[in-house]
Amino acid sequence: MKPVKVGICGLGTVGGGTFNVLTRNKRDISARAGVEIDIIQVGTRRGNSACDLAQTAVATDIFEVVRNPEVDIVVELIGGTTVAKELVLEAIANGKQVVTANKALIAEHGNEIFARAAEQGVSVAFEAAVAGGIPIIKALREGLAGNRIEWLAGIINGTGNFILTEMRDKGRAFDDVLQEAQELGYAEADPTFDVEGIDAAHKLVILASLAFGMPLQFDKVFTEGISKIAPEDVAYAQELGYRIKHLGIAKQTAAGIELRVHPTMIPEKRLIANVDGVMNAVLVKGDAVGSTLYYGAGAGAEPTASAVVADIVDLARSLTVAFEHRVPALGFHPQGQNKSPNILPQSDVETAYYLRLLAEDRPGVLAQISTILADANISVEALIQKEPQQDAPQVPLILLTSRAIERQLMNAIEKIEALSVIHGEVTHIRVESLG
Ligand SMILES: NC(=O)c1ccc[n+]([C@@H]2O[C@H](COP(=O)([O-])OP(=O)(O)OC[C@H]3O[C@@H](n4cnc5c(N)ncnc54)[C@H](O)[C@@H]3O)[C@@H](O)[C@H]2O)c1
Ligand SMILES: N[C@@H](CCO)C(=O)O
Ligand code: NA
Repeated sequence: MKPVKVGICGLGTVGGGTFNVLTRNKRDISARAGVEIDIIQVGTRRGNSACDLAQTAVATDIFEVVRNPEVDIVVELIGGTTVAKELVLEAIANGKQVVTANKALIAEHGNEIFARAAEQGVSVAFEAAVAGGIPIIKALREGLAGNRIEWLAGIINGTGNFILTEMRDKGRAFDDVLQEAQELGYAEADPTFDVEGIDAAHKLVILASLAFGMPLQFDKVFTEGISKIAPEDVAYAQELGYRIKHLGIAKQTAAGIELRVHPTMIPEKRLIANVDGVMNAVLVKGDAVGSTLYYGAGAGAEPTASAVVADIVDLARSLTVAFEHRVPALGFHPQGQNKSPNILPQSDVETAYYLRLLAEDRPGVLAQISTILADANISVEALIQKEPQQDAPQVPLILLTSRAIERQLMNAIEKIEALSVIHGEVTHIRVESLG
């Protein structure tokens, strides 16, 4: 069989890692694919000090790679959703197979890209787009194909988890840790994508689509980042036996589908509560298999390259297979997808809550708060009352509530904030048992 020829577009963190892993492990990779895999061209405006390009043809215009008639597989590693979209669509139009690590592109334009690819009979693979090196796409699409997926919850942004871990363990400042994550190549080109949960939302819609068999629905995800997590909440969570993690959660309930990214308090005894640093983990609950957990590096050059190269091997193996017999991009064949799923607004979602408020230290205050919560059918499951702080007549009160519909909880918070004995805003963090 003649060699499969690969063209890489973009030679930054992931592009450089992919070039090096493919070059270093070429023998084993080709033996696994059953055909020799050669990088025949790299599209990049500049070199990468980690890569030896002496034997490789370099094009300064990445579009030369997608127009090269010799290239079988185009690997898009430039990022963004403008030029990357043009590049991928042109590659598809030219009959190339495509591999990408670009979750923004797949989450926002995947429906169109997969439709164009199907028309051309080519595959678009994206294992590296979610949870870096963890083979979570393959697990959902193939390994768990016998299940009805009930829910999944994941730490799916390495930069955010790295920041939260360093702040908690070493008391480091937010900006300082973010800068280190950027230097290590973990962060997105615009790091607000990491910090404000947009990157996690991109990944969550991809996972949800694979899990529940529906088109990608990026605009339906409720998204809250990590920038407002206060150090005292991290400490109180620990006192209550919990950890705060930034989770992406997708769940099918009788009421509809939940798609949400937000800081979440989870019991510290859960394995996922102990996933620290740049590591990612995804917990998937299937009706047949029960709970399964996938863990590994969520970002970085070679962990991400590991997933890119696995996709290249998959595509090389399937080049001789007719398109309709290949594993569908989103796990379900398009005709079997639920085209109009009921995605719940966040106000209809039910979870338990952690509340922190500053109350005057006098009798009857707790009774007033409990009455407001009880009127909304919400009970208090745990309570911590702190000693008054020096020179301050108020005391911090920390409550864990029963499960409640978010709209009702928010109404109750408004009433609590209006009490004359309560000072400032009530902090709320959603709590999940993940059991
Ligand atoms: N860094 C990670 O750990 C990681 C993990 C998973 C997925 N990703 C995704 O992989 C993709 C690449 O990320 P990265 O971290 O390697 O970014 P990067 O910024 O390190 O690399 C991108 C490279 O593409 C080049 N580039 C951009 N536009 C170009 C153009 N028009 N022509 C030629 N070159 C161009 C840039 O100069 C840069 O060298 C992104 O979609 C990102 O979301 C990154
Ligand atoms: N910026 C992303 C890269 C991996 O997708 C992260 O930190 O998780
Ligand atoms: Na992955």
